[in-house]
Amino acid sequence: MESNVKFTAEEALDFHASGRPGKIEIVATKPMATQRDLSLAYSPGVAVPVEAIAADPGKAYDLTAKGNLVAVISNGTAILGLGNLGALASKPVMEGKAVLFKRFADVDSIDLEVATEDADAFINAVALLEPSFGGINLEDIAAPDCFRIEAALKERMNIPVFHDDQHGTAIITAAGLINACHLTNRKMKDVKVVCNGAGAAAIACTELIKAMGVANNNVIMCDRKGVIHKGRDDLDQWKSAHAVDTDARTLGEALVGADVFLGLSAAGALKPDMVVAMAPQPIIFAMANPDPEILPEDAKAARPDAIIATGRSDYPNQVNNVLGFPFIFRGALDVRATAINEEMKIAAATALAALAREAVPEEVAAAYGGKSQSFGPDYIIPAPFDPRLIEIVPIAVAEAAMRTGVAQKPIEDMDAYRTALRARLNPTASVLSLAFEAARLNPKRVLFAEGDEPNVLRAAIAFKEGGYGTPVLIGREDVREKLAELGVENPGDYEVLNSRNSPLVGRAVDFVYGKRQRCGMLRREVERMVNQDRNTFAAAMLALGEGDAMITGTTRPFSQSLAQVRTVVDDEAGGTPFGISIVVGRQRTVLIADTAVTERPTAEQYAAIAIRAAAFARRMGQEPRVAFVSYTTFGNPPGRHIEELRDAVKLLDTIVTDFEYEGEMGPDVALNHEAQTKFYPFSRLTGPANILIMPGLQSANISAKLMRAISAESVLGPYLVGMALPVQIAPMTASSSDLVTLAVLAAGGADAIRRPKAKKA
Ligand SMILES: NC(=O)C1=CN([C@@H]2O[C@H](COP(=O)(O)OP(=O)(O)OC[C@H]3O[C@@H](n4cnc5c(N)ncnc54)[C@H](OP(=O)(O)O)[C@@H]3O)[C@@H](O)[C@H]2O)C=CC1
Ligand SMILES: CC(=O)C(=O)O
Ligand SMILES: [Mg+2]
Repeated sequence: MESNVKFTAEEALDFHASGRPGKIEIVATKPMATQRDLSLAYSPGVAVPVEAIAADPGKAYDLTAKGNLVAVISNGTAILGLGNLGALASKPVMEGKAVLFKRFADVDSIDLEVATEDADAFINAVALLEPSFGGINLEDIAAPDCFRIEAALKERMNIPVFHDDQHGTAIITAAGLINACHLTNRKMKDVKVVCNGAGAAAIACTELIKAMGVANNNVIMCDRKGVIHKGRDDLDQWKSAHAVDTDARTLGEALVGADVFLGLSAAGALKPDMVVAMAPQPIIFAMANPDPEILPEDAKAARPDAIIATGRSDYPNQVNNVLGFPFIFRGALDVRATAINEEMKIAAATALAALAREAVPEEVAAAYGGKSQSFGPDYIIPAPFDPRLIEIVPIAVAEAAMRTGVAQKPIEDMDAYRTALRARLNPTASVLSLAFEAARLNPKRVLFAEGDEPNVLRAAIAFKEGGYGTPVLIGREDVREKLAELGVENPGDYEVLNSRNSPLVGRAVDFVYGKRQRCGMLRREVERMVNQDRNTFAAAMLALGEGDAMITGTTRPFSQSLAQVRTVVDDEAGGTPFGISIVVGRQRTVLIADTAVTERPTAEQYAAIAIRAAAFARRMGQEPRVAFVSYTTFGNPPGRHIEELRDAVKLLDTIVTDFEYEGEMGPDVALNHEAQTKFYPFSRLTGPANILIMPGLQSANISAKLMRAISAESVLGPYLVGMALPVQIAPMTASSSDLVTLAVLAAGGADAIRRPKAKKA
């Protein structure tokens, strides 16, 4: 067990400095294009909502962003486990929390760093901000001030105030503990817990687990001075509430025979010999950030039977408040809760624990490619990318708010609420995130055919450093020099295959000649191709099992790369390969096909593309709805080249398929369900299409490239479907991060496309 994500300090700085500095920006939700827009958005139109809110303050939720806006507020006195580094230095963490709110629960959030260590000044500053926000997330404020600050703000403010390090952490810890006890047949009331740390997170975790059944006398808390026992006279009211009668004075003494270690203190505080002295199957939550109290590999070496969790995303079992705060606020905001109370916290913890015990959904399991992601010692808590969290946790929180009378706007139709929650996030974003996780858990060897190109080398470095697999670089003698120029300290760690002198060349030639000798190729021609053409050599290496997947494309046109690869790698049985471009919007994904291969498909080819694109959509977390797209919608205006599309629809009618399809129609109708029902009530689509099968390569390719040129970061691919081995051909304009994504998808491609079952007509 070892962390599989590696990065240098320079990379972390570059990440934050590149492009627009920092991690957030503000985007307008209304057009600001015309004078009329300005008149409505600002003076004079804005006076109308001003007066409406003055007359009825509740209208602020309907007329401004308040209801979906949370402030992440800190004074920087306890930044992660790094200590008091001041308000300004806390800004990267607070921006980080703000983007996590958005990414995981579509909550808009802004960071506010308040430069004071005076609790009263801080309380005043925050309390006065009530009109601006729907909720306040306090972050990284040290104990004991954090307790007084939170209590005072809850008293003064009529919106939810939540100190994340206390309650967010406590909720996730409680969920993890419920499941770790379940796995080791322990009862909450019997477990002996030692909590190292007596600050914000530690006190709140201890209080919550006690409220959930852990006995008072079974918890020993330690601070920097050792065990918090009844004989100490240096304790404040928060620590003394947890003081116990015990002879133990040090963490090591307290841990003898203990069932559970909760670490909310500092890096390295837990030593292997202390772990050895714990009870059988010890539960170790080393949650200090960024470095835990003990590294999982060290804890595991000391006690192979331990269940281990950390606060980090690069080890199994991430017990981190990121699993809580986005979803908890989502539920609280949606019922316009006046507070986040104990019942809402317990509901969130119980929902999280129950979710981890459920079967992992297909797209999550597929993304984890073969590695077991079912409930067990290495999976006691869901991963933050789990697409079910956005439905399950907010509903649990909203229901608890309604039960306990703090919901000002109770939800009337829970089913509709569930659907609305699901629609807040684009499931493809989760699938792509999970594909990266899967690559880390199941790293593959990916052949980078253009290993001489700086852009490709940058991608290979990121692929390797990200822990996604082993890049195998096809290139000449100077590849390692080029790696060194790009800052790689040990270029010798990279595998390089040179088609001029690799010992594998002979096998490659035999293999390709064996395939092509009856297709008019002479052996010397094959030798020349293998030696000189990187795609032929790389594809032969793939076919011979020297790599699990291959990526190429940046040095020549797509069709040329594809032709070279196809001299070595077969098409998948029974089909022609095709390209899918993936347009990832905030809330939905649209797939466009065939953007890469066949200029004018036949009706049979269109139908086959639709069937396989539908299977691909499912893999991307989308329920497929195919539209055969044209400039004509159901015959109007009449024109040429629509017969094949119509025949494809008829052909699909004769095959039993498990997805919706319709056509021909214009993209304006295909993507707009209202237009479909209003003007074409006979259309069989039950929602906007998410797969557009274009009438030929020209329109497909032009559409995808046009969108890519306008908004590069939202268009992926083309992803090549239908080769017998996982090969991906990037567009020549691909950035190194596009290449990493395609390499990750290629690596996961072996088990990618599942054909839907065809049934008899
Ligand atoms: N995984 C997660 O989701 C979260 C993890 N954390 C982590 O928990 C830690 C504490 O954060 P927070 O509660 O906000 O900070 P606080 O400043 O409020 O509390 C820190 C506490 O840790 C104690 N402590 C520090 N070093 C040691 C040590 N070597 N041995 C024993 N106790 C020690 C301090 O003791 P004393 O009272 O004597 O000063 C204090 O009680 C941080 O590492 C943070 O990253 C926090 C929130 C969420
Ligand atoms: C995760 C977090 O909030 C912390 O470590 O402070
Ligand atoms: Mg924190």
